[in-house]
Amino acid sequence: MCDTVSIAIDGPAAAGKSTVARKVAHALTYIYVDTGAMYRALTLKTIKEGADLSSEKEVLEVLMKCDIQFEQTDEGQLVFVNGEEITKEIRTDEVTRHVSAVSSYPEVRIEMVNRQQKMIAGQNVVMDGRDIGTKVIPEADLKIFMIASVEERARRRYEENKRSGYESDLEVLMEEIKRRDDIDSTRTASPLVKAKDAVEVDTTSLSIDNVVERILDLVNERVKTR
Ligand SMILES: Nc1ncnc2c1ncn2[C@@H]1O[C@H](COP(=O)(O)OP(=O)(O)OP(=O)(O)O)[C@@H](O)[C@H]1O
Ligand SMILES: Nc1ccn([C@@H]2O[C@H](COP(=O)(O)O)[C@@H](O)[C@H]2O)c(=O)n1
Repeated sequence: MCDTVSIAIDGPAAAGKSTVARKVAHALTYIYVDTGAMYRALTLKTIKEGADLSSEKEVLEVLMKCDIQFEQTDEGQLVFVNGEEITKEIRTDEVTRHVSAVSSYPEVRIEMVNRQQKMIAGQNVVMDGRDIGTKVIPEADLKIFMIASVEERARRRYEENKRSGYESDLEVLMEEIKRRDDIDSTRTASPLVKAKDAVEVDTTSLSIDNVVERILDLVNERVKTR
């Protein structure tokens, strides 16, 4: 019998997965793993090395040379590739534009899923992404499929950018979110889908704290903490 607890949070772009996952992990003193950051790190590294983003072989070669690590700090999670800190760089528009194509490559996904499973072995974890409940932890104790209307998700990103001192266009953000969701949910290799046993949480009209509370209630109701 497995004696650790795992909570899988999947859903479309900007639904609030990472914000909520981090808080839930903190409340439960579990580790938190942001798998999107791993695909972003690979995309950044591929761009920096001048490798061909449209070649699965070249992207995979880059991945095999990348050691991706996380470090939890009071200010949030830091992301490193081969010892270099790239936390902010992986959030640029250029990386966001290319990440869904990079993460659609089947061989890349096999390697990433393998690394993610090793990373969480023997640990209580909250993990977020697109295929956590379906591929990475199909046996997860609790699976959440987090959604929100595309208008609300774009509005949240717009506000987030504004807080960071960066003006953006709401319509452009909405189109970018739709494009990424479309690629992520129509790719052949582990597309974004709701796992059969996942609980859908629509966050459109919920505050961050409301969503965290809802998930902690679900943990209390459904997960036998060991
Ligand atoms: N329930 C909520 N109410 C209001 N704002 C929220 C809510 N949840 C998240 N946010 C805000 O929405 C933005 C997007 O959230 P977050 O980055 O957690 O989404 P995500 O699903 O992890 O996105 P991605 O998959 O693109 O990384 C952030 O600015 C966050 O603070
Ligand atoms: N498990 C995952 C996680 C992410 N992706 C891909 O990465 C992109 C960026 O993810 P964010 O959560 O940081 O927005 C995402 O759009 C997917 O293309 C994935 O495939 N599987």
